[in-house]
Parts: sequence; structure tokens; C-alpha cells
Amino acid sequence: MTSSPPSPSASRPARPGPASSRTTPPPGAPAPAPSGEGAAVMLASLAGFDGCFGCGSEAESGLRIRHTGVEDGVVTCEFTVRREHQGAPGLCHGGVLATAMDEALGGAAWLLGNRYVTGRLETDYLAPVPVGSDVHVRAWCTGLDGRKAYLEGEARVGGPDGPVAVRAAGVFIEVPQEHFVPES
Ligand SMILES: CCCCCCCCCCCC(=O)SCCNC(=O)CCNC(=O)[C@H](O)C(C)(C)COP(=O)(O)OP(=O)(O)OC[C@H]1O[C@@H](n2cnc3c(N)ncnc32)[C@H](O)[C@@H]1OP(=O)(O)O
Repeated sequence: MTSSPPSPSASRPARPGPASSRTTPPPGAPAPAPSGEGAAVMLASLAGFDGCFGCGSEAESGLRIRHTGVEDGVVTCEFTVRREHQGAPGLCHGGVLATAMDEALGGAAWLLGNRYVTGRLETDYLAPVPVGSDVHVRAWCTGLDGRKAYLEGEARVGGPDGPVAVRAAGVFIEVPQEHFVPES
């Protein structure tokens, strides 16, 4: 039930602990080394597609997540909670926050240099996130097992060092390019 990020450093937080047995890498599953090539693949993919509900500039009702960096295998991104993102009055909807975690964990998976889709996503909500908040998300890979990549992440409110509002863990499955449907 517990694991550590592949190579702890100042930019890589201590494991937040959201993972269940289904989102914890099996014993011996290698944690990947950060890959500059993978980052290039991910950024090229992001540059070529504007329709993503998470980060696309053409998705008017989407979150407009801004990818802000990749360092030492950790993907960082952020978005601003708008009025249309509300669930309970004045607070960000949990599904919106799950979308942001999906986006960040997905980005950290694509950083490995292959294409992945979400198989399982687990979220722990630790604090309410008011409308108008800037939400800072980061994610990293904890292990690889065949086509399965294990990811964890966290979202902080107000800044990269703000209080943690969400922690997440997931399993993403590698797929071929043919998995995706060309835009109509
Ligand atoms: C544009 C640039 C963006 C770049 C940045 C990217 C950001 C994107 C973020 C958004 C990502 C998304 O929302 S993706 C959209 C939401 N997700 C989806 O639509 C996925 C829908 N599901 C599927 O298409 C399918 O079920 C697949 C592809 C996941 C698996 O089907 P498959 O290919 O037939 O493979 P299958 O044999 O079933 O499984 C392969 C291995 O994965 C395991 N596995 C399968 N499902 C799961 C699961 N839910 N939880 C755990 N493990 C699982 C199996 O046990 C097996 O392990 P073993 O036997 O090998 O050990």
C-alpha cells in the first residue's frame, strides 16, 4: 500500500499516500527514469490538439489547464476555478478536480514516451476549493508493469506550496495510436 516516487528530490514531494492496492505497483515493478525524449513527445502531442476538455484552448466549457513544466519526472499544471466549475455553492465540483487530476496523471504517463488512457483513478478530497482559486497540480509515475503505468499526484490551492486539497492515484494503460478516433 505504500511506495515512494522513483528518485526523491526537492521537486518530488513525499508520497501522499492515496493509493489503494489496485493503484500500487506490484513488488519489483520498476519506477521509470525521467526521460527528456518522453517530455518532447508529450509536449508535441499537447501542441497538436486543442480539443481536450482538460487543457484544450478550443474547449470553451473546459478547465483550460495550463501545463507549466516537467522536472525530474514530475509534471506540473494549473487552472483557475471558474463559476461554471461549481458543485456546492461557491466551491469547485469534485468531478472538475478529478478531471484536473486525470489530466496531470495522464501527462505524467505520456511523459514516459507512449500513449496512455485512464484505467482507474482514485481521489481523496482533503479541503474545499473556492471559486476563483488557482489550483496547482503535480503528478509523477510510481512504477511500470507491462502496459500499466502507476501514477500519483496532488493538487494545492493558491500556489505550488499551498495547502493540499486533493490527492490522487491511478493506473493508466498503454494503447496504440489506433485507439484514438480522428476528430470529425
Ligand atoms: C492528446 C495529448 C494528451 C497528452 C496528455 C494526456 C492527458 C490525458 C488525460 C486524460 C486521459 C483520459 O481521460 S483517457 C479516457 C478515459 N479512459 C478510457 O476511455 C479507457 C477506456 N478503457 C479502454 O479503452 C480499455 O479498457 C483499455 C484500453 C484501458 C484496456 O483494454 P485492452 O487494451 O483490451 O487491455 P486489457 O487486456 O483489458 O488490459 C491490459 C492490462 O491493463 C489492465 N487493466 C485494464 N483496465 C484496468 C483498470 N481499470 N484498472 C487497472 N488495470 C486495468 C489489465 O488487467 C491488463 O493487465 P495485465 O493482464 O497486462 O497485467
